[in-house]
Amino acid sequence: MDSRVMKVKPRQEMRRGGISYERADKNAIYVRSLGDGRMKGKTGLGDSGQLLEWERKLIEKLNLPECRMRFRSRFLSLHRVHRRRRPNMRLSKENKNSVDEYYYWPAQLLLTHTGDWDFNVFHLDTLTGGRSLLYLAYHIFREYGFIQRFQLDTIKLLRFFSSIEDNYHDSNPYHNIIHSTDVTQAMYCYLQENKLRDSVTPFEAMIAVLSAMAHDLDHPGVNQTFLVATANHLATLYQNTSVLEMHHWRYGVGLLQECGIFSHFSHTQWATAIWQFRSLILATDITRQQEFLLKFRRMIDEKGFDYESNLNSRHFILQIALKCADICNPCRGWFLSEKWSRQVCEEFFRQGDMERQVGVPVTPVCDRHANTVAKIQIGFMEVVVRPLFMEWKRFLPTPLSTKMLDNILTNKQNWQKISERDALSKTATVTAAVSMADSNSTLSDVSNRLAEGILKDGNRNNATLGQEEVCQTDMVEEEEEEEETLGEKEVVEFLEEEHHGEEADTVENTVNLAFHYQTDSEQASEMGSHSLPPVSEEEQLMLLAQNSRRRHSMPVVVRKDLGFYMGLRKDSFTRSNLTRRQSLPATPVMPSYLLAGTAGASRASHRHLSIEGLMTRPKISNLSSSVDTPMDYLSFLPLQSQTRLLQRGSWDPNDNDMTAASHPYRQSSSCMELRRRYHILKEDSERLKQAFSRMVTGAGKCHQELVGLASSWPSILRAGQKVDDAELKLLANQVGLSSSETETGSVISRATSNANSNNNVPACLSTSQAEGVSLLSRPH
Ligand SMILES: Nc1ncnc2c1ncn2[C@@H]1O[C@@H]2COP(=O)(O)O[C@H]2[C@H]1O
Ligand SMILES: [Zn+2]
Repeated sequence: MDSRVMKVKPRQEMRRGGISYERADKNAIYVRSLGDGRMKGKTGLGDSGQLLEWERKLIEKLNLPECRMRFRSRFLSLHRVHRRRRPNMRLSKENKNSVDEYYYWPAQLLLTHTGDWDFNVFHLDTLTGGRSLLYLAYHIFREYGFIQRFQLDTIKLLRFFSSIEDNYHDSNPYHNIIHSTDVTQAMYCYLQENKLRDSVTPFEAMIAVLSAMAHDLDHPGVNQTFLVATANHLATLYQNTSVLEMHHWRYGVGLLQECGIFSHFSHTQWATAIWQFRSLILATDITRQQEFLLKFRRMIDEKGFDYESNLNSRHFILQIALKCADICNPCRGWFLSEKWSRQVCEEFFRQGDMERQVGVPVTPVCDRHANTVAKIQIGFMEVVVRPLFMEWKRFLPTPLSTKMLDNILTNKQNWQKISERDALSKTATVTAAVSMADSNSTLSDVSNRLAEGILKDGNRNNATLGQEEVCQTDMVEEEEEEEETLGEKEVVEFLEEEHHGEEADTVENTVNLAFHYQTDSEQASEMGSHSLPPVSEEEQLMLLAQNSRRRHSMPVVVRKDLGFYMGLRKDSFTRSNLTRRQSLPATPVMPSYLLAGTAGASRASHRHLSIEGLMTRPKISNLSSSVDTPMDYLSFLPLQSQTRLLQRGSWDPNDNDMTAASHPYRQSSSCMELRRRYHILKEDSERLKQAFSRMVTGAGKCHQELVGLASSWPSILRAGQKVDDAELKLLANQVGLSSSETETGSVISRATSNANSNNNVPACLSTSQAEGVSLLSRPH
């Protein structure tokens, strides 16, 4: 058995709901192996906390490489019903091609501006038919040369990007794929700043980009407070602590494993990558804002902290960079910023509506009847965003930092104007109602109408206040509520901050920033693959044990005004210090059929799966759809053209709009270059084969395309209906397979073992995982 499983300290709690999570490593297995079903109560754990024999065997089996590929299901944040595929995925072939071809060049042109702060991510989304992240990420990876440097398999990489895209929820107004692209683009801009460019290693830069991409994976569109209040299985699994962020990073690691982009990494490289990935994503927990801000401030004050040669300091800077990227939308130009603001508030308000619907207290910032977008934005900028970006500018006094701060100021002024306008129009409505009533209605009508208006707009009167007044009002409201509960014993701790002088408002919470992995390289090499290493949070646990306080849905102490803009509820403050929310309903609340009725109950019970069930009925992965989709729509251009030619496609560059002299993108040099390549390749199949051969054996600039090209052969060949045996033989020979293995497509598919020993195969041509068939593999 994997002895790492036994090394990890048992957790204190035994069970939460239907999931046992006595050990973090076991969680990892559950997260990896569970689908959107919950475990049955019978998980196979003995009372002693030891694994039972049958479970031990199953876990061993799960760790076998051949089994691992079968377990692609994931533990989703919310019921799958809330996920929706992007409509563009269902475009007809013709549409898809036209989107590819017509918008490809504008998209490429836009991508050449990836380093600009005014980069319009919404345009990229439109031009790429909803695939902004894939395009942007691929562009960045090429730009940095990560593919060659880290010997990445392009097909695996594209599959990884694609599956990241698939696992953001389009139904979220804010936490969707465009947000991920936006954060990734911002991260890229920060990485381009001189100080970072000169100090951050390529490996760190790559992990930083991947973390930005994955930082909100499978975000359910509600915040942690909601998940805790509704006893969501994730809140239970992660013990109400950084629930979403824990889910995001583990989900991301699951995808990394499934797609195998780092499968050739040494164990140390893999462990380092995962450590950084985890730590960066966990840092995006907005409730830890104050903790990071204070530390950042201290480090800058110390002057000359050594981020250039000190890995930890550099890592901390990357954490801050990702945090900045995550909340940078108010620092964008007004056009973009306003859009983000409205979308994030819409998501908050939807959460508030759901809270009302399921009968839990409405989170203040999510109450659409008590807030306006303008009010939330003004507060968020002032209380959360500006302090962080001021420090960022102290650390990096560059034109970009100045621009971001200037934008905050302008945007805030705009929101203030909107706020005033809203207030004026509301007053006008009330006046109109009164005058209309004066002329037409009875006295009772007037009072009814006024009451309606006031009730409807309720606390929006705050919108007429200036920013300081708004904050003061919030503070006063909070204090009033605290007064009501002051007598309760449990509130005392929370209010201790009152006695801590200046620090009182900004007490650091007790969470240790240091995480580490227990890794055992010998074991890993024995297993011959990377499994998700068990997480060791011993330090954190010990620390928490010492203080006899746990960090629940939020840090022990949070600045009160920060709490509001982070979407925390006041009731959570008091309770979380002392108790877990064990008494709340254990059923996920979202799907209405789960809320009531026997039909719902019976459907829900079908979702419960035992480990044996998962072993015998592996679920189809979310990934499969994107893997099975023909690769051409990825706009991996050389591959696309090759595929079409192999399939005897009718693509003719002379018919294409792109070739018209008047076409605005015609003059683009990369366009010309690619068109030249098209012509060469299109002339005849013999030329194609020669070009193919040259590219495979040649060195340099073509390589990154070739990785994908060669490794996708099995699917190309299978899909190429008209490629005859002789051609197949020839093509296969040209990439180094012996002819005896190339009689038919199916024989080619089985040609793995001999291909392994072929030293002519360039190192960058690696294993294809297309439908589990290996054609070429990396020489060891
Ligand atoms: N413009 C904004 N207004 C209010 N809250 C925001 C805004 N932008 C980001 N946030 C919050 O800040 C959080 C940062 O982490 P998340 O992306 O998980 O979720 C984000 C939102 O909850
Ligand atoms: Zn985010």
